[in-house]
Amino acid sequence: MKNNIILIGFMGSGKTSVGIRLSYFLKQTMIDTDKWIERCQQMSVSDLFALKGEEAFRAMETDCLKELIRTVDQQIISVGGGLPMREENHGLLKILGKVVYLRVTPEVVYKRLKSDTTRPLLQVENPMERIRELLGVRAPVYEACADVVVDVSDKTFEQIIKEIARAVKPA
Ligand SMILES: Nc1ncnc2c1ncn2[C@@H]1O[C@H](COP(=O)(O)OP(=O)(O)O)[C@@H](O)[C@H]1O
Ligand SMILES: O=C(O)C1=C[C@@H](OP(=O)(O)O)[C@@H](O)[C@H](O)C1
Ligand SMILES: [Mg+2]
Repeated sequence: MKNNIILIGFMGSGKTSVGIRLSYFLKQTMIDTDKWIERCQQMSVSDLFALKGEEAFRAMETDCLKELIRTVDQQIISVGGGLPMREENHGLLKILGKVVYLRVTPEVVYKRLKSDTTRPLLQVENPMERIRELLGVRAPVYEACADVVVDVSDKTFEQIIKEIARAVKPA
């Protein structure tokens, strides 16, 4: 097993923004799988969904994990919210490092993302319904993949980062 910290969780749980702050706090480099894919493909996640389709994007996520296993250690890695839903990725996440699940309520997701246009899966008539539906299916999978669970709904970035740093510190 490698020694990275991997942040998983639903859209809007804060994986990307917590990852950036955690990387400053722990003085470790940070990689976001969405950003990595966007750079490789020279296209936004929204355009990838629209032009190549979700399945193609999911395959890119798995390729990205394999590449990170080959090339990365001692880093913070934030992943897209749907990445843990592919069973093939579970073993890859385990190899990559310690998996931290940022657990969030549907109400907080809605509040944070209601004006956001960059999450293709939430561009629907009733985003709250979609959030509840997706989170219902995904939450047990996130729990099963996680080494550490952090409730983030009513916490500041500082509280979350300190909690993660404490939880992943070697004994
Ligand atoms: N703990 C928090 N407190 C306040 N705002 C937050 C918190 N976590 C995330 N956010 C905000 O929610 C939005 C989504 O965060 P982001 O890091 O993109 O989530 P994810 O990568 O999990 O989809 C951003 O505007 C971010 O600033
Ligand atoms: O939950 C999902 O299926 C997705 C989450 C997004 O990342 P964030 O979780 O960082 O928003 C991005 O990968 C894509 O829009 C699909
Ligand atoms: Mg993100």
